[in-house]
Amino acid sequence: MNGADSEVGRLATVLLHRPGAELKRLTPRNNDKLLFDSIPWVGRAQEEHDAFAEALRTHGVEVLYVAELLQDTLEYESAREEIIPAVLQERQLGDTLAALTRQYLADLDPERLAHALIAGIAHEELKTGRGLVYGLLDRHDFVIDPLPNLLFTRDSSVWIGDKVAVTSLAMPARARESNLTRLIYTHHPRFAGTEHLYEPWLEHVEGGDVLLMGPGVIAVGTGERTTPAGVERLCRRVFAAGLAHTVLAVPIAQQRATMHLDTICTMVDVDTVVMYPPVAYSLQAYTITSMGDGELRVFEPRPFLEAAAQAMGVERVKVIDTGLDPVTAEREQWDDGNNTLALAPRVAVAYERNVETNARLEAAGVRVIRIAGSELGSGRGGPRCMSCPISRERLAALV
Ligand SMILES: NC(=[NH2+])NCCC[C@H](N)C(=O)O
Repeated sequence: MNGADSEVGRLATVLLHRPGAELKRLTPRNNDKLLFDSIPWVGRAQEEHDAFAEALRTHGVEVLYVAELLQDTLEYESAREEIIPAVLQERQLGDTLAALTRQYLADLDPERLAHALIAGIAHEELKTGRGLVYGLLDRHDFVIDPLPNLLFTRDSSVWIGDKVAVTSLAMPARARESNLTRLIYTHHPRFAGTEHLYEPWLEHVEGGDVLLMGPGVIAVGTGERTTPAGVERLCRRVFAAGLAHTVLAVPIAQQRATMHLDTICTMVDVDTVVMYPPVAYSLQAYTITSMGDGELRVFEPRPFLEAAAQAMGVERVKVIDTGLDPVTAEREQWDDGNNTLALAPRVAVAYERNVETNARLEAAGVRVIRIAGSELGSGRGGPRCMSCPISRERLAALV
């Protein structure tokens, strides 16, 4: 059954995106705007990604790929008719270029269309290009922007219970990603009947901020990406659907190093998190519950770990406080040491480079499956960011 009620129930199916041509579009002139810190060596990034996928398969996880699902989806005329107008930035392109681009896309077969929707269309690729806008478009500009951050499938959709929340991404460079995930979840037969809990046009919410702490309890980071208004809307939706009794809104610093809650905290067991030491005990949370009738009850902020323990009904949330010296901690946090992907309780995938953090995880009894990420990491995302769990064994069923 699709869906999840925790971060750690045995992972059955996951959605990944193998990086491809969209990464080859990155240049020193556009990488900041496209949210990459450097220019990755694409071939090596693909090898690293393949090894990541293989490690998941070895552990019994079914791996689905965005590009394949998208291509299947684009076999349906209704899906093509929906997505083509949605990706044209008409106000930027103007009527002439928009019409030419629409025709170009309409003529592509599903495989090529999927490719164009992900890798974008460069100026010189549009052989039919003409008119004022096309003429004045910089050679280095795109008619349709590439989506290099599609690699981080965590952010563009998140499964909560048996429903999928297609998110609303805050950065313009990523906004189109959730058009693609929404299209897949709406039209692909594999997801027929799936109810959507959230939509891309609502207030900003990104999946990297959403942590399913345990059945009925969801923590949502609010900072650079997810807005307080987004948390409020998500609360209403999950409460109305009976998917949670408590949401914890967790303010995080609005900066790149902590762009999502999962850059500083992920779960490695039903009651255990790995957390960045400088914030572990200072992070606060607003506990939010439902008053019925759509109204929310918002409690005064208190320490996140205390609020979480209370909501989860455990005495305390255990912290693998990596206990590192401040410089190592800061380096490993930046390199996504805190961004682990649990495959089951106490089994987690982590970047091999975070030597100290991994040693602390192991000392605490967590089995660490190490993957290389020298190139993958240049987009600032780790194993959790690069994966969207579609199905995890439910914890609620186990109690
Ligand atoms: N869940 C995450 N931490 N995702 C990381 C996303 C990184 C991506 N370059 C961005 O800036 O959006």
